[in-house]
Amino acid sequence: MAAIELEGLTKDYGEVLANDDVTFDVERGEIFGYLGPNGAGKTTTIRTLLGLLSPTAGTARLLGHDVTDEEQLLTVKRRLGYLPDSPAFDETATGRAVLELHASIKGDERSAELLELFDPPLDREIREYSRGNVQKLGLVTTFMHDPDLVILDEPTSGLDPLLQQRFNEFVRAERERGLTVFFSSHILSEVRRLCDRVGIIRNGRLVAVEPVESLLDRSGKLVRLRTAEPIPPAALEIDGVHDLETAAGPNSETDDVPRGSERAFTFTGDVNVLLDRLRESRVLDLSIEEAPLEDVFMRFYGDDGGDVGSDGDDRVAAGTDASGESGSSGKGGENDV
Ligand SMILES: Nc1ncnc2c1ncn2[C@@H]1O[C@H](COP(=O)(O)OP(=O)(O)OP(=O)(O)O)[C@@H](O)[C@H]1O
Repeated sequence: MAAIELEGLTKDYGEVLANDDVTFDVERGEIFGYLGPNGAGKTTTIRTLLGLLSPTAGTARLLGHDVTDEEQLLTVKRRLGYLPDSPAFDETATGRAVLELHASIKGDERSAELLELFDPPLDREIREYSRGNVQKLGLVTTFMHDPDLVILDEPTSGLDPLLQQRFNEFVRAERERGLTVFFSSHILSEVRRLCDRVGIIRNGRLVAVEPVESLLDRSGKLVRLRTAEPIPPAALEIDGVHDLETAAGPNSETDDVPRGSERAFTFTGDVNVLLDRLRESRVLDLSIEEAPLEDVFMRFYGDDGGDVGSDGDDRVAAGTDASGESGSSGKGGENDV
């Protein structure tokens, strides 16, 4: 049995179909990233999984329990950790009081260890907390009862780079212990570092579910090439060369006759074929890197819509929301204990 099972999940707000027939499973022990731009429907899926929203149609199961059944939901919540996108703790309570409340409801197996890692100021009242401190406290409350499954909505928003890294290391170590992690994110570098698989949601519809590696493989490599002499155009007329760009190289001596040249392109073909073709040129520099995940993302959301058959009206600046702040989408902060 998978840790999370979604079957035909649909949430219709009237004006907006926030989730439209969303179906996928998250296997036990995997880290699954749920990606999409603001308003794509990520939080709607998450809130449905938590039993905070009832679906218009479809089913959602956590660790085999139907989340629309109150009793089953209560049972599974003991094994679940949840970090909302805006944790809303009691403003007048201190961090310590918040932890005590969580401990009394869900238990406390490991707050001491988590406090060493994330270190929120426990003696301060929540109203004095910065966004980052709220997030740190949220991480402690999410993991302190040692859950089997965690659902995290934009977990690193507000954390500084050092803490983001600490969080990534922590989650990887938890996976080794068998934890299942489902998290939504805009931060593509984080997704790339952490996830086994990703689901991509666009306009409420799931457009891809696949391993991060295959997503990157499909998107090809970014090749940069510098040669002593301009490469004859025919040399790069091979399968898999896309978006070929030319620039005069640093060897250019005159405006009209560049002696060398630089070329950059995306390559989805066989690298050996490419290297064969380059044998006739004097190559000064060659780099072959993975395409940025941002480019991959743009294939789903960009002008051409890539393999999702875009209707082209909802472009996003993928990956630009490095602040991790999610936009407003009509949902208040909630904190589930
Ligand atoms: N309570 C609500 N009533 C009506 N529409 C809503 C409600 N909550 C969300 N929506 C709409 O549903 C769509 C999906 O919103 P959702 O919050 O699930 O997206 P998201 O991917 O989580 O976005 P973000 O990254 O900004 O948090 C959006 O168009 C949003 O405006």
